[in-house]
Amino acid sequence: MSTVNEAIPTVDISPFVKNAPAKALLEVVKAVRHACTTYGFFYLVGHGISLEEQNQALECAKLFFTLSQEEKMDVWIKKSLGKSHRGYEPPGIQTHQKGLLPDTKEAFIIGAEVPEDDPEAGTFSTGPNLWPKSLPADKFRNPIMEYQGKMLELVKILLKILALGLPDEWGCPPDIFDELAINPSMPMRLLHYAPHAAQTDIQFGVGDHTDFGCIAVLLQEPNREGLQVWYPPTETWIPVPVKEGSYVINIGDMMQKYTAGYYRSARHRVVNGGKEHRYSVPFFLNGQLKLNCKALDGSGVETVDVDVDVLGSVVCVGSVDLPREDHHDDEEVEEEESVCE
Ligand SMILES: O=C(O)CCC(=O)C(=O)O
Ligand SMILES: [Fe+2]
Repeated sequence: MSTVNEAIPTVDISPFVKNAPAKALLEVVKAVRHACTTYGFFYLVGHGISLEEQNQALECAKLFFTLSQEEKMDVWIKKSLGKSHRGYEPPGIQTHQKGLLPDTKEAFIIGAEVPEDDPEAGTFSTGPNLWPKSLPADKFRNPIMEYQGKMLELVKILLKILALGLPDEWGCPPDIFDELAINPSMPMRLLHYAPHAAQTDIQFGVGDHTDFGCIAVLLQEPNREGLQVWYPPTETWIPVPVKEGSYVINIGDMMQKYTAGYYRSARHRVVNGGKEHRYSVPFFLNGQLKLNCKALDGSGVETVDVDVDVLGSVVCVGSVDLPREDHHDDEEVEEEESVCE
C-alpha cells in the first residue's frame, strides 16, 4: 500500500466551515489558490462531512453493486429520460482516448431530482433519477440524496474560496462563482472497479482524462489503491493514496476555461491490477447549464458557456481550448455511449 504522497497538497478548509476570523480564511484561500494554480488537485480536510456520512455513501455504492445484472439493467442508463443520463452504466462503455480500451469500471449515476413533467426534463443531465426497485428508500435513495445535498453545500464553500483566490486585477466580486451552483448539473457517480487481471498500458479502471465540469469532489474507499494524478512538476503519474476522512478535489475543464487557465484542470486516471474490489463516489459540479460566461481575465475568450455537444450519447464540452500541452481534449473522443466527465 502506498503511503500518502506529500507532494499532493492537503488543505484544511475548517475556517470557512466554522466562520473563523478573516486571517484564518485568507490562509485557506492562499493554500487553495496554490494547489489549484499549480496542480489542479488537492486533498481536502476540515470539510465538515463526517466519516460516518462518507462511509454511508460508500456503503450505498457497495449495496447497488450487489444487485443482479438484471436488477442493474432495470435502471440502465439507456432507460433514463432523453439525455438526462441517469442510472446504470455497465463496464466497458466509456473511452477517453483513441488507442485505449474502454474503462473497466461500472457506474450508477444520480443527479438533481428533476420531475418528468419539468419543461427541461430530458435535456442534457436533467431529469428524474432512476431508482432500483429492490433497494429500500431508507437504505439507498434517501442517504444518497442527503449526501448529494451535502456535496452541493460543500462545493458552494469551495466556489467561494476559489473566487477569493482569483487575481485582484481581474476585479471579480467574491460571489462570482455562486451562480454556478444554482440549479446546477451535478452528476454523482457510484463507481465499482472489479478485480482485474493485470495492469496494461491500454486499459484502465478509468483512462487518462480531465473532468469536464467545474469541480469534482472525490470520495475514495479507504485501503484501496488505483487513483493516479498527472503531476506537472515532474511530468509523471503519481499515486493518490487514500487519506481517510479526506476528499480529493479536482478542478475541471470548465473552471480552467472560465479562469483563463489560472486554475488548472487536473489529468487523472485509475489503474487496474488490484485483486480487490474498489468503490468510489465522485460528485461533479458541472455548473448551470444555461450559463454563458466569458473568461474572467477579460481576454474575451469564449468559454464556459456549458456548451454541450451531444453526439448520439457522446457528450463533450465544445468551447475554446486553451493552449496547454498536457490538456487532454475530450472532444477527440468519439466512442459511442460515452460521457466525458
Ligand atoms: O474512482 C476514482 O477514484 C476516480 C473516478 C474519476 O476520475 C471519474 O469518474 O471522473
Ligand atoms: Fe475524473
